[in-house]
Amino acid sequence: MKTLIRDVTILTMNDEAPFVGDILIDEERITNIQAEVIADADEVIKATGMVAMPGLINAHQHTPMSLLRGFSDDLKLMDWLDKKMLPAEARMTPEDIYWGAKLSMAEMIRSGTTTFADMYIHMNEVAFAAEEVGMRASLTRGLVFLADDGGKRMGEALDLINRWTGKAEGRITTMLGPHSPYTCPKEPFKEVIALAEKLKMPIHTHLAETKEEVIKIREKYNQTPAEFLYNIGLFERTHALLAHSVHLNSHDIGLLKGMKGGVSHNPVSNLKLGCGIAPVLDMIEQGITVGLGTDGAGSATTVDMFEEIKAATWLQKLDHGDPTRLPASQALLMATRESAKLLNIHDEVGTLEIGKKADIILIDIRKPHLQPIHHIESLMAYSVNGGDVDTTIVNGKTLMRGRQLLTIDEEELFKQVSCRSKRITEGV
Ligand SMILES: CSC[C@H]1O[C@@H](n2cnc3c(O)ncnc32)[C@H](O)[C@@H]1O
Ligand SMILES: [Zn+2]
Repeated sequence: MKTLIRDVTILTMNDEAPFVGDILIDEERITNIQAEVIADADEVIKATGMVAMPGLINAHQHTPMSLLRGFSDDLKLMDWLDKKMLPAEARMTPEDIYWGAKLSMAEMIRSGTTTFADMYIHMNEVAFAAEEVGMRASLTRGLVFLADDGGKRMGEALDLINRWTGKAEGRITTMLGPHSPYTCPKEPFKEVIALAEKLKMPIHTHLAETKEEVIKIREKYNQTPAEFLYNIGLFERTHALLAHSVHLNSHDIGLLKGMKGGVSHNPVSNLKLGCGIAPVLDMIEQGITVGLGTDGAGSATTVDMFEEIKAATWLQKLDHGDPTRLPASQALLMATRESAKLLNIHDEVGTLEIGKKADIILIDIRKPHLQPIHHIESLMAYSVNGGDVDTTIVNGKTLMRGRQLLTIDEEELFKQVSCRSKRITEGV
C-alpha cells in the first residue's frame, strides 16, 4: 500500500528549514520526501494548507488513568496518590484498564500523539488496546515493593516482556518499571536493575517529583533520590527513562550526565500538583536528553502534548526570567526526536526522514488562530492545539483522517468509560 501526501508544509525536525513538498509512504515506511514526488500511489492525501510533522511522542503516561480524569483534583501528590488513586486502582479490573487505555489512545490520536511510554497495572490489556488501535507504545508493568516482595508483579512484568516485545508489527516495545525510590527499597530496586542489565531492557521510573520525596529518601538513606539511583548503579548499567526529575541539585545533575536514556519532563502535571519547576535547561546544558510527557490524565487532566510543549517553554522562560530560553524549536524537539531517544526508538521514529517509520501528523492551519504564518515552528509550539490535528498516521496506517477516528468506535468507548469510571470511584 502506497500513500502520497501532496503539497504539504514539511517540518522534518531534523535540523532543516520547513519546505513545501510531498511525502511518499510505502507500507510502514517513508520512502521519499522532497519538493515534488512523482509516484503512483493507492491513496493520495491532498494536504494543501496543512503542516506535516513527526507524530508526537509522549514519554511518560499512565494511560488507564484517563478513567480517573477530574475525579480528584487540587490535592497534594501524596494525598492524591495514597487516598484517591491507589484505592480507585485497587478496584480496576483488566477490562477497565483496557477501556481506560483506549480512552487515552483516542485522546492522543486526536491530539497528534503517535507513540507513548506507559507504566501501569494489567499491562496486557494496554497492549491489546494498542495492538488494536494501531498506536506505537513502550509498555511497562509498574513495580511497587512496599507491603510484600512484589513477586507476583515481577512475574507479570516478565510475562509482559515475553509476550509483547516487538509485537503488533513491531509497534510495541517494553521496559522494566520500578515505580520510584520511595516505593522500591534498595534491594528489590537493585534486583530489577540486575535483571534489566541481563535482559538488556531499559528501565522506566519516577524520580524526585516532590520535596516530600527528597525528605523521605534523605531520612531513609541520607541521600538525594538521584544519589540513591546513582549508587545502586542505575545510570551506568541500563538505559533509564526518568519521569519528572524536578528536585535535582547541581550535584544530582552531574550524576545523570552521560547516562543512557534521560528525563521525561511533565510540566502540566508538575504545575497542577504544585511540584515545582524541573531544571530542564541545566540538564540539557549537561548533555542530558530531556523529552516530554503528560503523566496520567488523573493528574495532568488532559494528555494533549501541545499543552506540554507550551507549558515547557513558558516555565523555563518564567523560571529564568528570560523569554529567549527554551525556544519553540527546542520544545518541539523535546516532544519528538528527544522523546524518541528516551524510548530508545530514535532509529525508527521522531523525525521525518527516508527510511524511518511513517508516524506523521497533519495539522490544519487554515484557521483564524493559526494565521498569518511567519514562523512555522512558533506556530506549532505556541498556537496549535490538539484539536488542530487533522490526520494521524502510525506505521504507515491512517488512524485519524479529517478528525474521524478510523480504529476506535467512540460511541461504544464513551458508554463503557461512563459506567466503569462511576463504579471504580464510588465511595473513594
Ligand atoms: C504501579 S503502576 C504506576 C503507579 O503510578 C501512579 N502514578 C501516577 N501518576 C503518578 C505521579 O505523578 N507520581 C507518582 N506516581 C504516580 C499510578 O497511580 C500507579 O499507581
Ligand atoms: Zn507518572
